[in-house]
Amino acid sequence: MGAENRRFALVVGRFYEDLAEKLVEGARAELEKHGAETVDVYDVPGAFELPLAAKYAAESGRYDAIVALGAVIRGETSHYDYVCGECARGIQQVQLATGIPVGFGLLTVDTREQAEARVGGGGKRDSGAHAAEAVLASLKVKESVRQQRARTGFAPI
Ligand SMILES: Nc1c(NC[C@H](O)[C@H](O)[C@H](O)CO)[nH]c(=O)[nH]c1=O
Ligand SMILES: CC(=O)[C@@H](O)COP(=O)(O)O
Repeated sequence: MGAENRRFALVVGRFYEDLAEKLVEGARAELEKHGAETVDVYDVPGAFELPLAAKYAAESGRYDAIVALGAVIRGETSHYDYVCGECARGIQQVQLATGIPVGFGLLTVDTREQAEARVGGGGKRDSGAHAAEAVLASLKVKESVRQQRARTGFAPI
């Protein structure tokens, strides 16, 4: 699905600024490749704040989809588990509650090297781009269901 005439918000946890920026680059490139009209960026301190930022953007009525981006690197304590878990849970809650797709572009890794390998640039993965791809796919499903309902009055099971 193209993203023509579509508006997107990137909500970005800036705890690791260099990693965050690479994730933003990957997500933005993917959305613009598909013709996105708007890609707005909203920064928060870390992953724990991403769900609330996504909620603000989703409820604004301005965006067709949102991509949440950030990186959590495990430390010595259980803090990692809470940050990652609450971020994932919160993001899922926002998209299910609002019907606005929210891509999960959060790196949850044990080492910086693992993170570096997942931010594009020829590494293992471009998690920012993948999260953007995911919301485009969700928007395609949403549009298909809408069209089916318009044609038949019923959405496919
Ligand atoms: N350790 C990491 C954090 N921790 C900060 C929290 O996300 C949050 O901003 C703080 O607890 C204040 O509410 N955040 C990351 O994004 N990545 C980390 O590795
Ligand atoms: C993932 C984190 O919150 C982490 O940076 C915290 O480090 P630590 O568990 O060593 O306090």
